[in-house]
Amino acid sequence: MSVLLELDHVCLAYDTPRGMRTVTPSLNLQLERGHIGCLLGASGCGKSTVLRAIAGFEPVRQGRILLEGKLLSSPQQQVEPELRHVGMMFQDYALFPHMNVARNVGFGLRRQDRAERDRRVAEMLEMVGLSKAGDSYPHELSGGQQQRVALARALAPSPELLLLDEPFSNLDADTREHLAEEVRDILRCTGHTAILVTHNQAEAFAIADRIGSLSGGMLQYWESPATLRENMCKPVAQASHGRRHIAQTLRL
Ligand SMILES: Nc1ncnc2c1ncn2[C@@H]1O[C@H](COP(=O)(O)OP(=O)(O)OP(=O)(O)O)[C@@H](O)[C@H]1O
Repeated sequence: MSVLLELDHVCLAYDTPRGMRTVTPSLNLQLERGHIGCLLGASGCGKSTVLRAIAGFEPVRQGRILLEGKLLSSPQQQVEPELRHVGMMFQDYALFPHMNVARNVGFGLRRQDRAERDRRVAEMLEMVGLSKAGDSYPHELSGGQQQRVALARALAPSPELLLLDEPFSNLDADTREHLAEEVRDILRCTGHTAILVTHNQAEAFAIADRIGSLSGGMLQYWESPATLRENMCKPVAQASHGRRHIAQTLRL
């Protein structure tokens, strides 16, 4: 499989009144095409900042972000967010309240002709099981349905990469579990590459091809669920040196 996304020694930081606050001094990450990667980590460790940098909303102080080998971000160059072919889905759905579902889903297709846009919107609504909801408004839908609309909207322009920032955390436990599985199946079926940020370890194991934990501005590991499970079952002392951290951080 080929690498779709690469973060190469990426430094992300915020300017604050008290000086620069570094979030990641030198982050490395590679995600293969068609894979779903999950970023875990304590609140405030920088997961959303990393997603925002990939989407083009935060500058890179050092290092590079590449998509399909093409430079998206470096200190010298910053491709505009709308030109990155990167879609985003957030925990608060971020739907436009004054637009009906069909217009929300078609929002990223404004430059396409009407017939093509309508066809794509219908296809996306069918994919998320909301074929009949095109004329409804977001406030008429449940949280899970609104998040399905948000997924349809994010995927409508066929992004190369989808970024999901805690998209299920506002939902009740049952809806959350079902929708997480549904989103995984849709992404597998469409072959999309995605990064999911979550606090929920079970969700990460259910969805991901690669799971990583961000701590101290570094990715502590970036492994398949199978490898992580294997390490969790071993006594910490028996885990290979480089993988001891996995066993220690994931042991419940
Ligand atoms: N605009 C900003 N200016 C200054 N500091 C910021 C800004 N945005 C975020 N931070 C700080 O950067 C750090 C990383 O924030 P970020 O939101 O990326 O963390 P996170 O891991 O996504 O947290 P959570 O899981 O709670 O959403 C935090 O310490 C936060 O306070």
